[in-house]
Order: sequence, then C-alpha cells, then structure tokens
Amino acid sequence: MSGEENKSVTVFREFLKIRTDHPKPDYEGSTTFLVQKAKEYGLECEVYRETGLPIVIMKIEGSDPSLPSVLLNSHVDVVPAVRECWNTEPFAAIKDENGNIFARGTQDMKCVCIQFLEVAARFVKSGKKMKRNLYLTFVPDEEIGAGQGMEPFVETQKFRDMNVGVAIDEGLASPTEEFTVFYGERAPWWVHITAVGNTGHGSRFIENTAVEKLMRTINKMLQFRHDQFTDLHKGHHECGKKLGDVTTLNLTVLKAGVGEGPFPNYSYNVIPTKAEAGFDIRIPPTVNLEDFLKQIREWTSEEGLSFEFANYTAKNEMTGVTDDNTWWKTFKQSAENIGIKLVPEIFPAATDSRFIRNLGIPAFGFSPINNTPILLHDHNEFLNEKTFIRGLDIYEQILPNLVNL
Ligand SMILES: CSCC[C@H](NC(C)=O)C(=O)O
Ligand SMILES: [Zn+2]
Ligand SMILES: [Zn+2]
Repeated sequence: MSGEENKSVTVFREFLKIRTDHPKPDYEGSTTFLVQKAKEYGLECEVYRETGLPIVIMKIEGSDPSLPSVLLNSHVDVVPAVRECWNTEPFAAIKDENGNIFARGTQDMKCVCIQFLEVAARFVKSGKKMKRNLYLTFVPDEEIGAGQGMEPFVETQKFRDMNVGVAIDEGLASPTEEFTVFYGERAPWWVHITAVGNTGHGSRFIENTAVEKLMRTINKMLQFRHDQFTDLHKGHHECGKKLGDVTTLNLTVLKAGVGEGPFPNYSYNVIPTKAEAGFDIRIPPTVNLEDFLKQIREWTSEEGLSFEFANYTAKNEMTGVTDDNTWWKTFKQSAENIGIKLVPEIFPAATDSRFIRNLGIPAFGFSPINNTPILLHDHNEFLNEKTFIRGLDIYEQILPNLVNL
C-alpha cells in the first residue's frame, strides 16, 4: 500500500504485537503501552491492581459527573495462536497489499481496545465537554473466564464509584453489510457427571455398570441436543432462530477404564467402577435456569449418578432492546442516522458483559466490523484497515449521543 499509514492503524498494529496471548499474557507490556498512550493523549488514567492483575482505567470527566456514566470495556488478552496453521507470524501484525492486517486479536478484541482509546483521544482533542463521565476499562483474563478480571472487578468499590449507567463491550464481526449488536448472552454451564457401578470380569454380563449408567444419561442429553439442533434449523433461514436462541449441549469430556494410557495400557477385562462425562451447555437468557437445573437433576436421577458444576451461574440478565430503554433507543437511532443497521441478537458464547448485566446495568456487545468473516479464535484472524478506521468513525458519531443523554 502506498502513502502514509493512518496513525490509529499504526497504534493498533503496535498493540497487536504485544504478546497478551494465553497461557502467559504480557499484561505489564499492555499496561505500559496503554498508560503511555493515555499520557500522550491527555486522558486521565490509573492502573487498578486490587483484584490481582492490572486493569487500566481511563476517564474523561463530564460536565455533570453526578449522572450515571458510560463505560467502554475491552479485554486485552487474546487466545493462543498455532504458528504452523497461520500464513504469517500471528504477532507481527503484517498488512497485505489490500490493507488486511493479520494477527491474533485483530477481531477479538484489540481492534475495539484501540478504537476506544483513539476515539477518546479525538474527544479530548475536540475540546468539547460532554455531559456524563466517560470511562474506558482495559481488563485481563476474559478469555479464561474473567476469574481475575471483570468478575471480581464489578464487586469492587472502585467499580461502584464509577456509577456505570451503560456499558459497551465486544460483539462479533458480521459477514454482511448489517452490524450485529448483542443484548444478552447464553449462560455457560459446565456440568461434570460421575457414575459409579458394579465391577467384575469383562467376560461376564455384569449389570448396572458405571459406563452403562453414564451412557443412559448421555443418551438422554444427546436426544435433547438433537431436539435443539432441529429447533435451530427448522423454518426459514431469514426468520428462523439463531444460535443464541437455542440451548447447545456438547459432550466435551469422557473418562473411564482401569489403567493409565496411552493405548494399550488398560485393563480391558476389568469393568470400571467409575465413569465420567463433562458437558459444555449454553442456555439462552429466555430459559428459566431453575427449571433447567431440575432437568439436569432428572437426567442424573438414576442411583449411582451425581453431578457437579465446573462453571455455573444462577443469573443471566438481558438488556432491553425496546424503545423504553433510552440507551438502546439512542444507540439504535444514532446508528440509523449514519446509515447503519443494527441487528440485535443473543451472544452465543460468554463475554465480560454478563457480569455487568447481572448487576442490572444495561450492556451492549458491539464490534463495528461488517463485511468481514467471523474469525475470532480462528487461524489467520484479520481485519481490514479501512474497516478499522470506519469503526473508529462509527464510535465517534454514536458515543457522544450516549454520553450526552
Ligand atoms: C465460562 S467462561 C468462558 C468464556 C469463553 N468466552 C469466549 C468468548 O470464548 C466461552 O464462552 O467459552
Ligand atoms: Zn473477546
Ligand atoms: Zn475470545
């Protein structure tokens, strides 16, 4: 590409090069980078460490700081990248002749981190005072469940003092012209089932074995999976359900057998007394979670079966997307005014927004990326620089309407 690179794109590419990939994210590197940028741009900034890992907090004070604030939240960590599956070095942020930037985090979600930072810099530079406080938080560990990130942070006095009225966080790329906006997420339940049963010689008909009991419960659960799959795929593609509207259930862990692998180091002629299965279940916010818990109890009610949760939430709040929610009305109207169509959906996976919504605070998941394949967590993740720049302009035009509401 000829000509000088857009300055915000350069900042984006610099940020992509910081190795915040799990399992050992360089949070000191990302923190130093962000603090330095805040200083350069004249943004108020502090690093909060009371919950363990660093959280970078930036602020633009409003003319009426007593009003609930607007929070722009982004996570700085990224998932690992398998070098041999990529066509370029995943942390080199190589830009090709079409302006496509290839790196882990281009979509999820270092683009949004830097767009929030750069748009805040534009607001400071404009010198125009806005009504509410505007906060930016850059948080760690979203990709591994937020146990040392957003989850404890929302419980702190620091967070309460920010008096958040609405939060904007990540969404997904959209392969079409329209943009998706997420107003809720499916509850992630990770269920671990253990079965115990009779043992004996592998040559006999032993009854009520652990594996047999586990198989019965697995079959019931996979039947439920099949019904949900059918529900998702029936009807018109246009008006039918989306992934976020149905419950997915996947058998992801399976363990049994006497002996230690690898093959063939097992006692093939000994009936094991214990067998285990783990499921990743994602439940839409429209489903009653107490009823679903009852369902799991029923599936595992046979004698010798028990279950525990590796991940569980009893709460899964949604943000209203009707006109009586003035945050939503303003967001939607502001997007329409600049010719952008927002399609509200339920996020199929889990993000930091769930902790904010569960406090009763409205939150929208929105990444201003359209006409782009969804490549989060995938090989050769990329974003075009023009899409990045347009996203920055979109935020610049929409956000003041929320901050001035
Ligand atoms: C239970 S926390 C797990 C969080 C993770 N988030 C993403 C975006 O992959 C997930 O949905 O599996
Ligand atoms: Zn993400
Ligand atoms: Zn992710």
